[in-house]
Amino acid sequence: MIAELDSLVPITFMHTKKDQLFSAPIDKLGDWTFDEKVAEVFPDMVQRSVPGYSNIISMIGMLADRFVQPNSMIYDLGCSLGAATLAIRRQIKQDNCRIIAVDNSLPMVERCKKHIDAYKATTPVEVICEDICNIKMQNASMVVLNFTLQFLTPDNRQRVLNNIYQALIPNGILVLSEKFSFSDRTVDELLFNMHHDFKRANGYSELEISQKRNMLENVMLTDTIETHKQRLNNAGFEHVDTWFQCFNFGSIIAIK
Ligand SMILES: C[S@@+](CC[C@H](N)C(=O)[O-])C[C@H]1O[C@@H](n2cnc3c(N)ncnc32)[C@H](O)[C@@H]1O
Ligand SMILES: O=C(O)C(=O)C[C@]1(C(=O)O)C=C[C@@H](O)C=C1
Repeated sequence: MIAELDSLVPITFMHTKKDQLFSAPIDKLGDWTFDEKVAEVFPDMVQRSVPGYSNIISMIGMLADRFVQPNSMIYDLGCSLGAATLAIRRQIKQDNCRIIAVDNSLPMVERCKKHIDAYKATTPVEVICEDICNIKMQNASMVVLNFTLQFLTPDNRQRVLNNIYQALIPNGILVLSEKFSFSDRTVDELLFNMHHDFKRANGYSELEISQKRNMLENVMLTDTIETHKQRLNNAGFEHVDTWFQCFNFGSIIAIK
């Protein structure tokens, strides 16, 4: 089943370098940024760090097959190297659609453009280097926030969700994937620790895990599933639920 789904998506990025960014001790750990070094190893990093990542990407393609409407726009917000965009574009059978992929990291955007150009398809893709808080969206049948909202300030999170709701057409869908926290402390600790087990099993050392965690601490603030659902309801969405979860990572759909 999973192998079949994986074959739906071209995650075979051109240069997949192993993530060893944090394998040696770093003197001054700054805040996390999606810089050149991260962009270079991102396919390996995200695959070994996010439980269920490739399944979520494949299934975003399946959701595109169901939800993308003719003559509409698709937005991939925080697109990184374009994995979700590629999965969506492969599945679109509708005429006159356009995908807008947005990221505010120039190293990501430059690589993303190369990945998009490496595959032939009819649906045009525009890759834009911009903060997702500043972009104007309209006539959207599908919007993807695949592990992006967690990097925004809480105020901006609600603002972006409001904009997305306004931009969606009837029966349009938002896919919101995030790292979650849990209000039950026992569950929160268990799923947090199991995520670290997952990273260890994927070859990360204790040093790599702890240095990356310190760098992410101030810039990636996680919310509970309840908080996400409340924000989506506040934005106007009535049909909201979790469709995927593995440990403390998961994905929510919100339909207009
Ligand atoms: C974890 S990655 C997303 C992974 C990607 N969506 C995928 O499916 O492979 C988060 C991305 O969001 C981008 N990002 C973070 N904050 C942003 C913002 N305010 N505007 C645009 N992009 C942002 C980062 O540059 C990074 O590439
Ligand atoms: O918590 C972690 O260790 C993570 O790596 C999470 C996470 C994410 O969820 O976006 C953070 C940064 C990287 O881009 C990949 C994954």
